[in-house]
Amino acid sequence: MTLAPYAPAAPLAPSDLAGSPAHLPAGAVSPGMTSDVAPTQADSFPLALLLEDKLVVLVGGGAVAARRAAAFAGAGARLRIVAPTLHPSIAELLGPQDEWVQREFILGDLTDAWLAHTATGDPAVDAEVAREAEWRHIFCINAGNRDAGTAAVPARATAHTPTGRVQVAVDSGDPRRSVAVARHMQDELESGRAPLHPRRRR
Ligand SMILES: C[C@@]1(CC(=O)O)c2cc3[nH]c(cc4nc(cc5[nH]c(cc(n2)[C@H]1CCC(=O)O)[C@@](C)(CC(=O)O)[C@@H]5CCC(=O)O)C(CC(=O)O)=C4CCC(=O)O)c(CCC(=O)O)c3CC(=O)O
Ligand SMILES: NC(=O)C1=CN([C@@H]2O[C@H](COP(=O)(O)OP(=O)(O)OC[C@H]3O[C@@H](n4cnc5c(N)ncnc54)[C@H](O)[C@@H]3O)[C@@H](O)[C@H]2O)C=CC1
Repeated sequence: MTLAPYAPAAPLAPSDLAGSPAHLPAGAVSPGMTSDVAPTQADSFPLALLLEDKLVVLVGGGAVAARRAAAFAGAGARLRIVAPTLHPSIAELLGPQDEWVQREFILGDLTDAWLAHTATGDPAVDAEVAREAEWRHIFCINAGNRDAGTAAVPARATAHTPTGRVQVAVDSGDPRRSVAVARHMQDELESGRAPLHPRRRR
């Protein structure tokens, strides 16, 4: 775990977000971004991310970030946590590849990230994180406000089998409803009725 404050490789001033990311060739991205993150009223698209060794930056180190950090680490991601304070369970989770940047978020902290997650409890800070992510064309989960981000963490049901995990993800836009449906799917996976045996010949 790196405790020293992270010095962003490419610190950003707010005005920088008007242009294209400096680390990408000109023309590789659409110019600029809007000042507001567009609400995502349209249906979401479920996707299974293969996060092995990919850097996920989590802004905020509280209870919600702790749950997510464990899930991302479980999927093999590298973690950078940007937060003045850290939930004890996150501290336990961090390995040599991971970083804790012990201060408030500044623009540039998403450098090298494949995915951003913000859970600070401060809508203005969460919006800044979402804005940098949008500028970088990476997805941002906003735990405080789904519609001010570009991705959401589904509720999950998991079957552990001798030939690997089988996962069901539930997304509805209503976290408690998603949790209820995922619990139902978990019961179903554990009922013995689900066709969990492998089918693909390798
Ligand atoms: C948008 C999203 C953001 C994101 O992706 O980060 C989001 C947002 C919000 N959650 C809120 C509340 C709670 N969320 C949970 C639990 C879970 N929330 C999860 C996902 C998501 N939550 C994403 C949408 C997924 C979708 O829409 O389907 C789960 C499924 C997955 C996970 O966290 O890994 C996980 C299940 C873990 C499990 O399986 O057990 C609980 C229960 C608990 O914490 O125990 C409470 C009550 C807490 C309490 O009562 O205080 C509120 C406050 C408003 C409100 O109370 O309604 C917001 C803000 C808002 O709605 O905008
Ligand atoms: N997605 C979900 O399942 C749920 C989401 N929420 C939402 O998630 C958010 C966070 O909730 P908790 O973890 O319980 O909050 P918390 O208050 O426990 O943690 C907040 C964390 O953010 C850090 N922080 C505050 N300002 C910061 C800044 N400027 N830069 C970087 N870090 C900063 C704090 O040091 C702390 O580590 C809230 O918006 C809450 O409404 C709440 C319940 C469930």
